[in-house]
Amino acid sequence: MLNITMIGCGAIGVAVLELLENDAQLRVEHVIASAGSEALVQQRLASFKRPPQVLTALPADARPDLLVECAGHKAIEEHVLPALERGIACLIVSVGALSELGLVERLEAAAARGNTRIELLPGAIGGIDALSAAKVGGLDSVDYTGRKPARAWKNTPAEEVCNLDAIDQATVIFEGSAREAARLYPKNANVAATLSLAGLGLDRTRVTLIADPLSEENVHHFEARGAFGGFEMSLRGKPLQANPKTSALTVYSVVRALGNHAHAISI
Ligand SMILES: NC(=O)C1=CN([C@@H]2O[C@H](COP(=O)(O)OP(=O)(O)OC[C@H]3O[C@@H](n4cnc5c(N)ncnc54)[C@H](O)[C@@H]3O)[C@@H](O)[C@H]2O)C=CC1
Ligand SMILES: O=C([O-])CC(=O)C(=O)O
Repeated sequence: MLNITMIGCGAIGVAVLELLENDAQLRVEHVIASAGSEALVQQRLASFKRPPQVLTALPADARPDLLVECAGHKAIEEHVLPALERGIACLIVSVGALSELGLVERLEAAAARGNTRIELLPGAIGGIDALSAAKVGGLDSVDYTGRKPARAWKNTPAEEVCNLDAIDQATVIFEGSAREAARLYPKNANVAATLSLAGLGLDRTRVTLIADPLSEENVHHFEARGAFGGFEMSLRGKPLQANPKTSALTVYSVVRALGNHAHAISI
């Protein structure tokens, strides 16, 4: 049985816990919530048979087998870096946080000191294995387009580009590098960062973000070209009801990754 600590317990976290509730090999013992939100998180977990303990920091003597981050960019600095220093292996969904200059190097150094590892989860996208293999032979270009319903861009800089309540057709709200996309859209451009880190890097991966009032799906499309040939994929993700910015596949990606640590065969 693997003992897991989960950072953040919002739309992704609760859905992951639901899927793991009867799992014999994976057990989330602790959930780390933002200070002040413990009661709310406890309330979200009230219907669970054996709810995890809700804390605001990992106790000094806790030694989980794995820590999984499902919280947001700030949680990497706050919880993942110190856990790595303590030798705890970490799985991350807020991959866009790694767009901050120097953070990749700091994570690597912390993991080296703790003699442990960091796993960046594919989350809402697929094909990361193929893209990252293609990188070995050399990539020429990677172009990514993220298209989400207009409501998914609420409370983001997209509101300065167009009136999200009034647009009646697909509207480009961002064009630029993956680094800039991840900085401006921390809750909507983690996929852009993941594709970049697997492929051509944050500065050379071209990103287009679209608010589409006619779509009910989070559509992630990318095209890669290089020595290997060419490859394109389109993933039409269903958004989570609890958070329209987030695709359901992200939840399944977390459960798959945790399962791969517990099962004899990983796939
Ligand atoms: N890689 C991918 O494909 C995707 C990654 N994400 C990432 O996952 C994050 C979480 O997504 P959702 O669960 O949908 O968001 P959410 O907003 O529903 O839940 C996040 C929860 O984490 C808590 N939280 C925030 N900062 C925290 C901190 N420093 N320490 C402890 N708890 C903290 C919040 O209070 C909230 O309860 C997003 O912010 C995004 O960075 C989301 C979707 C796809
Ligand atoms: O869940 C999604 O569709 C993707 C997402 O929010 C992100 O890339 O940050």
